[in-house]
Amino acid sequence: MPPHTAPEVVLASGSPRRRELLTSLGVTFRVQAADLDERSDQIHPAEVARDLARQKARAVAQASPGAVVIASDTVVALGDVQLAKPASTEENAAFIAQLSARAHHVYSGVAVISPQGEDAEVSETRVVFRALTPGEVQYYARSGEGLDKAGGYGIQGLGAALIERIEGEYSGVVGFPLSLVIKLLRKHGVAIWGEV
Ligand SMILES: Cc1cn([C@H]2C[C@H](O)[C@@H](COP(=O)(O)OP(=O)(O)OP(=O)(O)O)O2)c(=O)[nH]c1=O
Repeated sequence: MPPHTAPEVVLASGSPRRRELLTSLGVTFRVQAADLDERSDQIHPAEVARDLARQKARAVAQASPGAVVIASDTVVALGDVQLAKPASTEENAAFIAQLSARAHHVYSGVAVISPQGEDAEVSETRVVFRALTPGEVQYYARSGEGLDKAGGYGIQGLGAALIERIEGEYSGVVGFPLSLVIKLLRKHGVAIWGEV
């Protein structure tokens, strides 16, 4: 058998969390963030996450023929409302106040494109916030941690203190669901921890 030649892997994301998580899988890759206006014709948050992940992967794959391109998108849904990244500390406080004492869902889409074709799947995690005091809401919003994050919080930081419980994959809330990332990268011939 000829030796396995590792395909070039491109992470189509500017997110430092996604970079760290992909590095933890032992994958060598380069980063090329997709430059696109995040808009989807889809309605359901799971389909929005899948569609935007696919759009990001396609945008970068065009410029990287032969590579394995991976992209992701995270949508936070509270009932029918999708909470994007807050535009200000005030909006972040409003998001956190809305999430308090309730359950919401985090959908993270993962898309992989390679010469083999295209795949896109979505992970869903249910997150329940504890009942927060007005002081806690303000303290968290002023920390600034939630400003670059969908839903206005980061489970991997101070945001862990806002949460009572989660059902589903933790890494999906962080924005890079590892079970899907591993499955799809292996399907496209990328070794994870040295194994294809
Ligand atoms: C809910 C939650 C979101 N997030 C982050 C994950 C994503 O980076 C971000 C959602 O925005 P995305 O649009 O999914 O990603 P991004 O703009 O940060 O990066 P890129 O499009 O270049 O890949 O929110 C956390 O880090 N922790 C959390 O607990």
